[in-house]
Amino acid sequence: MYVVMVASECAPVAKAGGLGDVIFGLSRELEIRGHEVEIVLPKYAGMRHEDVWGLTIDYHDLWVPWHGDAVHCSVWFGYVHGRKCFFIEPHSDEGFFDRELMYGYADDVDRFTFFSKAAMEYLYKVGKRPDVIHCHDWQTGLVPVLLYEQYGHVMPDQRVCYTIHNFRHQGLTGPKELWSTQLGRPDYFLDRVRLGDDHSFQAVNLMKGGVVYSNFTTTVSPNHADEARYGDGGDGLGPTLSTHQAKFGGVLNGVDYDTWNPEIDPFIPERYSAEWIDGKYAAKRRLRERLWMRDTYSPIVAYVGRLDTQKGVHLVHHALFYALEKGAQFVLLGDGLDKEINGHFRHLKHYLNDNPDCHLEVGYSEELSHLIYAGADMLVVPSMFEPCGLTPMIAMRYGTIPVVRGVGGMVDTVFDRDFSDRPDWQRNGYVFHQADNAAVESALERAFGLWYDHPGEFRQLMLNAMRSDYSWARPGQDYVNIYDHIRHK
Ligand SMILES: Nc1ncnc2c1ncn2[C@@H]1O[C@H](COP(=O)(O)OP(=O)(O)O[C@H]2O[C@H](CO)[C@@H](O)[C@H](O)[C@H]2O)[C@@H](O)[C@H]1O
Repeated sequence: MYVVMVASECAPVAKAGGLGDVIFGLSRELEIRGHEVEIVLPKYAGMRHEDVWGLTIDYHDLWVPWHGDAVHCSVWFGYVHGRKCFFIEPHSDEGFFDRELMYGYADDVDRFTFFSKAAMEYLYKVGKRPDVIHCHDWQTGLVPVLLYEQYGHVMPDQRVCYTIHNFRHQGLTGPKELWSTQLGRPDYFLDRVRLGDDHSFQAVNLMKGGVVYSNFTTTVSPNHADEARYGDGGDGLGPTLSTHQAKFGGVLNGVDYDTWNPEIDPFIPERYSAEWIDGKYAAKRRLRERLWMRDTYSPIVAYVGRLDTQKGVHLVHHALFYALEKGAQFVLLGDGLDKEINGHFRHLKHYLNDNPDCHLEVGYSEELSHLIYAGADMLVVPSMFEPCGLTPMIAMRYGTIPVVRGVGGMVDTVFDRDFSDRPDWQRNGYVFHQADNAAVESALERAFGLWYDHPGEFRQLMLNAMRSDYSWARPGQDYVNIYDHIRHK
């Protein structure tokens, strides 16, 4: 099968969070299974050029229709750790991708609407006719709309799988984007059976367009699929998902064990595995050295992730002080687009600067994240909602015990040591349910208790976590089944 991924991220060349991991990991898995995969991305000025091999211009003169005119683009090709990636570079006055960050600009909707249009125009012009186009999140929700409304006559056999990684951001905009992409016809598209938002009058909802027009829509865990359809996890899209229930489902993400694996990880001091775990203690020592923390007999609790209300940052804050109060150490690596939240953690960093038991790194570092996953004892993930939650899955591979709130995909992956109904060998972490300080404390207290008083049992829990299998093998097969299903309909 020939699959083209159209996405705003791909790890590690252009990664802001978990979406990037999924694009890379799923593409790799599909290739291992013998399918041909190409990835179409924006050419961000700030992308990590050192992760692209052989970057050259593949197509010089792509003219993308835009606002009754056309924008000149170049399309670059390069390998990202073996994956075939095409980068679209528009030469327009707006400098859509010629900026420091990937997201966070007032014209984000314009930028990614343009990208969706450019990706379709590129496929059309160069004659690429994939069996399946797989697009992701609001940024590329317009891709199936454009395919069926504009390119259908030249690409009649192409099918679209659309994956939602985060319902919180749906790409709400005015009818302007209908004109810029030359879809026009606001009365037709603003109808609620198409792109018309159910809650904001006269608003175009790009994510809704993705759901309505795709041949199949997934979100990134079975539990979150239920939350989105039956609860408020769909942020208003629940009724649309119910209308399209026959083509909606949850597929749990995988973790790319070629990237996240203590047996081969180049960023940790000694390799280790469930059979030979001593290297984990070397990583703990290295982490303390690197972050100027003292060497003491205590567990290290970590947080790695975007700093966003989604992640329960008020509970991260509380977990930090609770851990310190209990004699544990705390490490944080995170950044985000919200100036207030970033500012709060910068302020905390300053306040705790001389404390030898904690370190806060407000920024982004792929390399440091590996050392933290390996060197910490526990990873706290107190999210308000979490469609999948890759960080606990990654942590488990490194024998770091997840302490998570039981929401979204974390219900499908983390099983409480004390209260799960799973057999003992499948229990791999701690789960709490309420979104308050007492709930976080109770879970951390149980984890600390085991670490201090029953180290042998804590070690067993680590081994259970390391042996939990969250590779791409199963989800890879699930996506192949979905692709097959929509191709033959
Ligand atoms: N400051 C930093 N420095 C270095 N690395 C950092 C970092 N901040 C985050 N990361 C990395 O980014 C990834 C984040 O994974 P998450 O599952 O938390 O995804 P996220 O919430 O971004 O995306 C959404 O998409 C993913 C994928 O579908 C879902 O798992 C998730 O629930 C949903 O919210 C991990 O690889 C983590 O190590």
